[in-house]
Amino acid sequence: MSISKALTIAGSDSGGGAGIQADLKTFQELNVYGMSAITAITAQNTLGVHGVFPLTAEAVVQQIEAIGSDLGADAIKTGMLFNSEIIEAVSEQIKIFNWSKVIVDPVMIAKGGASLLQDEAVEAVKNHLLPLALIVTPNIPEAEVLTGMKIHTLDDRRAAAEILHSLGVKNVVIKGGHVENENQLVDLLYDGTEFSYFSSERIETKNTHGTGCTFAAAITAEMAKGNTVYHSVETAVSFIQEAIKEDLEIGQGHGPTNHWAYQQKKRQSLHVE
Ligand SMILES: Nc1ncnc2c1ncn2[C@@H]1O[C@H](COP(=O)(O)OP(=O)(O)OP(=O)(O)O)[C@@H](O)[C@H]1O
Ligand SMILES: Cc1ncc(CO)c(N)n1
Repeated sequence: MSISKALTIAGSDSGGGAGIQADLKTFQELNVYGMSAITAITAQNTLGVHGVFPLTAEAVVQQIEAIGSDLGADAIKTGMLFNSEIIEAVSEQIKIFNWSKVIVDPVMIAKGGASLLQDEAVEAVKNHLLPLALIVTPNIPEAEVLTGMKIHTLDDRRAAAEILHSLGVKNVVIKGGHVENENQLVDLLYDGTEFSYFSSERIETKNTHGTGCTFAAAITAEMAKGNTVYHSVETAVSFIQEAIKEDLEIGQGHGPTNHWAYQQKKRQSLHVE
């Protein structure tokens, strides 16, 4: 049996809904063997981020080396990288191991407002990481920071995607979760030539902790299995929609999504047929 493997390089969310924990749960649900290199430990729950403890770049490098020199990885996802030392070290490792399926989720700010990326590190993301990336998945505020432009309309989003593509990343997905007052949310994919649009009904819920991590992890898992970028984004949209629809009412604040909902629905539809 051939086993597809994915590595997440990201922060730990003690609450289990975002970060490394969301990534590993998503890889598992999509039948991909998950591995992790932790960049920072957060003390976090559904109410917010209560503490951030970054690891040294050396600790991050050793974890990646341990994986790269033995298990190998078919696709890599980066999430919270926190500072420019870690970003530069991770970029160097991606080059050393010649990893090409690199999915960059440019995590900057948690939903409660806590900073997960130092301001000075934005340039390092643009200069070191994006040129190595196959796919970048910013939400609208992250795309604004990376491009320096304000995004209000779909035209603005297309323009931002073109700017991001010019930084060297081959495919740009600008997520629509942050668009207000609209019933349809649109995630946009730009491959340097064509724009594709993935539209979903907005689900009314406060339990959206970790949606971005889960979405990018699902793309990574599908890429690890050898699927196309388009197919991987399409599956990730379905995965996150089910996970938000069947949200988990746990914790007192913004609860996590349901990482097993997508497979559960698939199993149920098989039983019905
Ligand atoms: N209320 C919602 N209803 C339906 N889909 C949603 C909703 N909120 C987010 N999504 C979808 O979830 C995915 C993640 O989008 P979003 O813009 O929320 O990411 P994010 O802000 O990076 O998340 P986070 O930083 O909290 O992890 C996208 O596919 C988006 O369309
Ligand atoms: C560790 C971590 N990574 C990413 C996010 C963004 O959702 C978060 N809240 N926590």
